[in-house]
Amino acid sequence: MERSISVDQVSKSFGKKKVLERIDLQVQRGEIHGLIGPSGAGKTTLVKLLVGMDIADKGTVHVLGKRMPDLDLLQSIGYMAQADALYAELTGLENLQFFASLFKLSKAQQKERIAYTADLVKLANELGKKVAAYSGGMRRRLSLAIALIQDPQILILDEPTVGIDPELRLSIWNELLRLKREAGKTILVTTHVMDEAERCDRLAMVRDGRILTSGSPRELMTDYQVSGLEEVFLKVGGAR
Ligand SMILES: Nc1ncnc2c1ncn2[C@@H]1O[C@H](COP(=O)(O)OP(=O)(O)OP(=O)(O)O)[C@@H](O)[C@H]1O
Repeated sequence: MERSISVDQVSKSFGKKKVLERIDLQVQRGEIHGLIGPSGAGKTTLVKLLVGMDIADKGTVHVLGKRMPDLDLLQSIGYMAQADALYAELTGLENLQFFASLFKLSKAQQKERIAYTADLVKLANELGKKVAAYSGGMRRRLSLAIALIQDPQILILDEPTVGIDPELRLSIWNELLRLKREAGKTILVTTHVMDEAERCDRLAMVRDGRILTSGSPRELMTDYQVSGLEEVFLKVGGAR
């Protein structure tokens, strides 16, 4: 199977603190891969290396066969950060227009992608409002729309559903599954939530900068002889 993301023996420290230690991670094209782990485990640090926002001290990160960081890959990677990077004084529509203009899209494609992504996150009727007046959940939804704006091959989503109500969370997950199934997108998602982890094709459980275990949810539950992912996590030492 074709690899979309390959992380090989990656380590990263901030000052004296080792945040990632000899991480190996492979994500195949067209799968949803979850990174699950407690706060401070190193998930966001790893995600930043994947999108080229930071550089590993040791080891290599390849995305679509290219060594990161690589500016040419920005078109191919949709990134939703944990902290929303939005222009609060602009409207939702103006934010989408601005981000759409950064990519190689014709005016007609920009319009079509803005309409599609706004509809997807159920913000079509709120686009005229300034982002300053958006709720936390609305900002997350707008950030997700922006991550999708250029129709990237790979989506990297750092806790995309935090602050989003259960109904919309479900509809976003259904759409992620559809994007995988129908458009063959590769999706890497970080989460704290076990029921989201269950929807992933493969999972890596992270703690203290190391991958404790990885596999499909079914493989993990079989290997550890338990009936839920939470128990796998507890068994491998994920509990604090
Ligand atoms: N720029 C930085 N400078 C110093 N320390 C940092 C920096 N970025 C992250 N860290 C530290 O690295 C560790 C891992 O942080 P990271 O944000 O990757 O964890 P996380 O698993 O994403 O947690 P959360 O789920 O809360 O987002 C933490 O101890 C954090 O304080």
